Amino acid sequence: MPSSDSPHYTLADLTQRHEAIWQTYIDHEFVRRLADTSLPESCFRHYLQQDYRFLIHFARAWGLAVYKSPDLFELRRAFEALKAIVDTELDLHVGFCRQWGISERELAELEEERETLAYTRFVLDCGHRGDLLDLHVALAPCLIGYGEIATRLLEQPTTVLEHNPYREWIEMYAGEDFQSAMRDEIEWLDRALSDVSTERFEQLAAIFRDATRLEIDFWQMGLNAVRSS
Ligand SMILES: Cc1ncc(C[n+]2csc(CCO)c2C)c(N)n1
Repeated sequence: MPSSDSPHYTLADLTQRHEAIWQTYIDHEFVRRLADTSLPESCFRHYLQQDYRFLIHFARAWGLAVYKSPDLFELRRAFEALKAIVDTELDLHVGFCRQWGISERELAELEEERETLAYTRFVLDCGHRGDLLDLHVALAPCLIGYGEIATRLLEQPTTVLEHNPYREWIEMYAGEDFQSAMRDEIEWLDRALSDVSTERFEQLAAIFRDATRLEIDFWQMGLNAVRSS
């Protein structure tokens, strides 16, 4: 635990500050059922559809990070993240959805669920009201959580990989491209958090907690869709 004189916070302090909520997100029933293959496919399909909308707003959030960047180093970093989503990740997602029988037209026309709306607009609001660090902290549960979830799923013996329809999804987030992006982000956050005051840390921890709660709601939205698609 950081001392009050020179706290020198890190990302680990953020996850530990709201440990129970973090664990609920990382070990959500949706995740456990992806791993043991008992997740109904309709739930995953609904999740993928809403995740398309999520990724579009996520790209907008990196666009906002471009705008909020105070120097060329940060500007380049945010711009590269925006480019990666727009040029690569959204295409990959559309291709992945196609494999699951969801057409691009369907994706373009689908109605946004309240959980998607709440989460994505919350992130954008944090960025609008605050500075680049507020925005990165709002994005952190998404970036850091999925990396942690996927590596845990691959490590734990209860995960079924053979004939698991969700295997490609697990392996994508456990893969080197994604994991190295996650490590970069942890490094960025550790550096930025190292000199914040205790009061500022508490503000950031509240953002992190709320974004994590909205990730939990996003999983739950997928689970609730058991009969809807
Ligand atoms: C609800 C939801 N939360 C997190 C992710 C994971 N994710 C989406 S974009 C991105 C970073 C890549 O630049 C990551 C980790 C997701 N797909 N859906």
